[in-house]
Amino acid sequence: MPVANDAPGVDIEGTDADAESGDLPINELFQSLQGEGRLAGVPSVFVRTSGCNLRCWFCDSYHTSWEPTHDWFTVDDVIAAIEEYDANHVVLTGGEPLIHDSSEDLLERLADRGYHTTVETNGTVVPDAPIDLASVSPKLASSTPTPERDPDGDGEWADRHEERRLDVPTLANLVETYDTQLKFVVTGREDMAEIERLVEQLRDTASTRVRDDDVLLMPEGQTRDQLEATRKAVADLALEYGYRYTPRLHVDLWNDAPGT
Ligand SMILES: C[S@@+](CC[C@H](N)C(=O)[O-])C[C@H]1O[C@@H](n2cnc3c(N)ncnc32)[C@H](O)[C@@H]1O
Ligand SMILES: Nc1nc2[nH]cc(C(=O)O)c2c(=O)[nH]1
Ligand code: SF4
Ligand SMILES: [Mg+2]
Repeated sequence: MPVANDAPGVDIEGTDADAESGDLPINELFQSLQGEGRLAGVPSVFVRTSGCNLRCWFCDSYHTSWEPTHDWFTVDDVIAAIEEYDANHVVLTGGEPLIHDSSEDLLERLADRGYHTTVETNGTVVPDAPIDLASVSPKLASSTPTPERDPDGDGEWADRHEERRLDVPTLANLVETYDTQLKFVVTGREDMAEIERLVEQLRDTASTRVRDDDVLLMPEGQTRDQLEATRKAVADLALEYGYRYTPRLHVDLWNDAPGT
């Protein structure tokens, strides 16, 4: 279900404009196959909130981060829209879904109804809510929107993005609280040193184990053509480092069209 654009009141900074109303800014809600990660191929309903606290230059959901658009839904409306589909799996994504307090309410109510929930998150926020799979995608230095890579300006977001993108105690808290996969967007071999360092820091900090199988390398690419150019090198890196590779099935199948 594509939802209305240019609705008023978007909170691009990701503070709690929605906290009082309890509503959620929804960019799109649709059924597809989970395209990424451990559950790739599983039919799922996707709930995409709008607004993000980061600005990755490569963001494949531009209209939830750089130029957010959405319609306001009550949590009841979101549940009703999900129930229209015959699915057991719900993926809450964005934007950054965990900047919205009402995402916690939604996750509680989905758990009460027996849904399996995956949350796609950048790993900067720890919620107080049940989640079956925390699909955490920590943002590497290569994601920073430098002036040369800014899709929307001259690097105005670079410092804020850089300050916020990684916080090891927050990541460790997520890993300890939830069944977690760490899904890194890989732009090239240059990213591997930072991934190795971060995994090591997490192993030193978190009280639960981080297995190599929980670390997934995902090729950067918003289109089929871009992925064609990156995926082989990233698959080779996964083999070399002993981590897992994840495809982006929805890009291969549908070129990441809206609603897929
Ligand atoms: C749009 S984000 C929304 C959730 C959350 N903000 C995050 O970044 O994890 C959903 C997933 O797409 C990934 N992603 C975004 N742009 C991408 C790109 N150009 N290539 C590969 N993965 C990308 C993110 O890293 C994340 O795993
Ligand atoms: N099919 C499909 N799978 C996905 N897995 C994570 C997605 C996301 O944007 O978070 C996504 C998406 O947008 N589409
Ligand atoms: S954190 Fe996620 S939604 Fe936000 S800009 Fe990066 S990829 Fe896009
Ligand atoms: Mg996506």
